[in-house]
Amino acid sequence: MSSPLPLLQIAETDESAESSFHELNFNDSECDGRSSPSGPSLASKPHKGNDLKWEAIQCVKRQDKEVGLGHFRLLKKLGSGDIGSVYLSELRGMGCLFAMKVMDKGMLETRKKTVRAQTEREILGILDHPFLPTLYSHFETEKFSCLLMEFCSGGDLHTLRQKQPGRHFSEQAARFYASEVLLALEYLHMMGVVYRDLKPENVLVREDGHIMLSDFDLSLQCSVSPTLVLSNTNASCRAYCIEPSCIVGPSFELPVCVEPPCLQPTCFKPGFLWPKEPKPKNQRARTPTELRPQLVAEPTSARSMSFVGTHEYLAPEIIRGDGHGSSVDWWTLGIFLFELIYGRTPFKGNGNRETLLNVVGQSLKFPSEGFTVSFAAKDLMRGLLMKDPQKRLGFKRGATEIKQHSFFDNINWALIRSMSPPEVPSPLVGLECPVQTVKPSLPTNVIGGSDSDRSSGPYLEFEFF
Ligand SMILES: Nc1ncnc2c1ncn2[C@@H]1O[C@H](COP(=O)(O)OP(=O)(O)OP(=O)(O)O)[C@@H](O)[C@H]1O
Repeated sequence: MSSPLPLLQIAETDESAESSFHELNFNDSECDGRSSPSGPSLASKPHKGNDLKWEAIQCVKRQDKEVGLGHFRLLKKLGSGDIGSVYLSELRGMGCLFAMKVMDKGMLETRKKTVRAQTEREILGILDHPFLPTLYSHFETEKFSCLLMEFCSGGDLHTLRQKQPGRHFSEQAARFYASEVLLALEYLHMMGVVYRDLKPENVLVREDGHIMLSDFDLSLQCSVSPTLVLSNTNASCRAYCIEPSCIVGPSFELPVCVEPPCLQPTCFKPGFLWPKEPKPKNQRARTPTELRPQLVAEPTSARSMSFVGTHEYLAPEIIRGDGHGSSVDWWTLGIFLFELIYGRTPFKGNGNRETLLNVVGQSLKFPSEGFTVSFAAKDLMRGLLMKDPQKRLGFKRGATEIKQHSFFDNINWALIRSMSPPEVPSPLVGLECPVQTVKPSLPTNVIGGSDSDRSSGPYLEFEFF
């Protein structure tokens, strides 16, 4: 890279800065969450009522009006993605840990990623689910846009899989992770979000061993308007669906490194919108006893023409450019389950072009040796990996249909948070501080989050991207 790398300066042990704003303390009457338990921000995330980290951030907001970079110590770089880097951060004076995604606004602008960053922020802002990240705060400095999220200490499922015997999970462990991912996807669909980027790398493990889906910059947001329809295909299992009212796509960019010219042109024939699922004709004529309604509040017919995702996980309809909807998430769930159980994805070829051609044209095969996998697991993968999205499990009735598959027979969906996870990460002991370059410099007054302000104290300075 020829352009100079932007530098972010962070305080190492910045006592002066720390003393220049209030010590955060729940005993402080202003910061006593119990005295104002239902502020407007709490109301938007009702499940955060007992979350001390949420309360600590509300406390900062009440005291200092807004949250800024100066309220945190950045302890460690957790990783970098396409649009930013994520740091383990500590809320000063409170000891609460967060994951802070820091994006260089100039870079976002130059690389035309501003819309992606905005999509991610908007989606994170509406989430309130145990298997999805909580956005504690968003703030901007002169140079950076920062998202403050929950920190997952257990790493990601890709890394965890590599540590398993044979580099694959047992079927039981795979069932646990697939169940939690399924619930997260169901919630996202109900919120009008098609995730589109499921892969083990994006499934993080919380400190209690349960999962958290991360990375929403490739997701599609669409509006879900409650329209009751009755699925007619399975007489014993009819469903009411709430369908989205319109089709929305964030952009038509190609976020993965797929060059359409390097593929056979026929794979990219012009897309078209699928016809809407016909509504049942004689709905009124049915007697109430015939109906076993299940609420499926998912955007089952939202369509986007964007070409997004990771090659081995791309659904055939995305590769063909046919337009795609929430069923792409059921395809990726099938690939995800396959990878957890067999330690590899089913359509991987020699290079991206071959992988994409395999996804579209090669039939699904299960490894014949070295694995003992149940019929139910294979049957579920077959159902999810139907190349025709309309025949795919979940197309008609969303997650409900998948949850009823025999692979999940032993799952108590309502009590899934009480299930014992296959692995619980060991508690964090003494965080080493592997921030790259230690370089004492002029002090920075980081309060308010200005990148250029200065105060006193030793600093760590490190390359940002
Ligand atoms: N909440 C979190 N807790 C712990 N680690 C996280 C958290 N969020 C992200 N990470 C780590 O930071 C890395 C970068 O995450 P980020 O979401 O920015 O990018 P990404 O997943 O690589 O995807 P993309 O390139 O699409 O942005 C991840 O690979 C993950 O290891």
